[in-house]
Amino acid sequence: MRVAVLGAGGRVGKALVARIRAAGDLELAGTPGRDLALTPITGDVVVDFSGPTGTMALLDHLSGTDLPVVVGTTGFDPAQMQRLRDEGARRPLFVAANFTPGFGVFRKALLGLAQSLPQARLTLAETYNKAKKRQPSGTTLGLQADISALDPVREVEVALNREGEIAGITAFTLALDSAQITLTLNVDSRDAYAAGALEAARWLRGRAPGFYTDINAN
Ligand SMILES: NC(=O)C1=CN([C@@H]2O[C@H](COP(=O)(O)OP(=O)(O)OC[C@H]3O[C@@H](n4cnc5c(N)ncnc54)[C@H](O)[C@@H]3O)[C@@H](O)[C@H]2O)C=CC1
Ligand SMILES: O=C(O)C1=N[C@H](C(=O)O)C[C@H](O)C1
Repeated sequence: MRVAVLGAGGRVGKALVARIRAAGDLELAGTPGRDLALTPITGDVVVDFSGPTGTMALLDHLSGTDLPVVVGTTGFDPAQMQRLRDEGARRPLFVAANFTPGFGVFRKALLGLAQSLPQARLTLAETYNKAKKRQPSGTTLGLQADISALDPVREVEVALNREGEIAGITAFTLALDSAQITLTLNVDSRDAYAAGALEAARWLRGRAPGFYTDINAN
């Protein structure tokens, strides 16, 4: 399968390119830059880890095609998120704020704990490297929204931390009067995000147009 990468020069982009080059079943189809008109996009699927402006420009550039796209970029505003959902009518589009393998299981366990302990005070604490400026992360915002969808009046305290070279730690704590439960996702390196995004790319190829967010749910 031939994979084009938008954002190939970035932190996750470099991990993606290395993984594609090392994989027996994948070939790098191209690494388009900011001026998409300069680099025709070819391949079977595009994987995007650029930024919201880059993602929107990519979709503009691909209009009139049905090329599958995997979006790892986070930080979209509500209008941009709606654009992504609408784009699912035209092409297979896979969007996830956290591609770490195992993230779906973490999320499910977290929501299960929150539901099982309605009296617990909830905290989501994220820790990332200092280069990650945007905060809260798309991961934290998504988990907050998931908890709100279960119980609109439930409050979730959010704690933000930036230090060292940390690829991503998300710690969910349920505080009771005399005890706490903490569930932690600790991502070792950005290679985890690249691995999950390429798994999604393999899964997306040949799918009908749609807005996909979870390999296991669709
Ligand atoms: N879904 C997931 O699992 C993950 C998502 N992310 C998200 O992916 C995005 C990229 O993250 P990093 O690699 O850490 O960032 P980065 O800043 O290291 O890399 C971004 C790359 O995209 C390029 N770029 C930026 N704007 C562009 C545009 N308009 N057109 C074309 N290229 C453009 C930059 O030149 C750079 O090469 C962020 O939104 C981040 O939150 C990051 C890690 C995991
Ligand atoms: O920029 C990052 O590094 C990450 N961004 C995503 C997010 O905003 O949640 C995913 C992961 O948390 C790492």
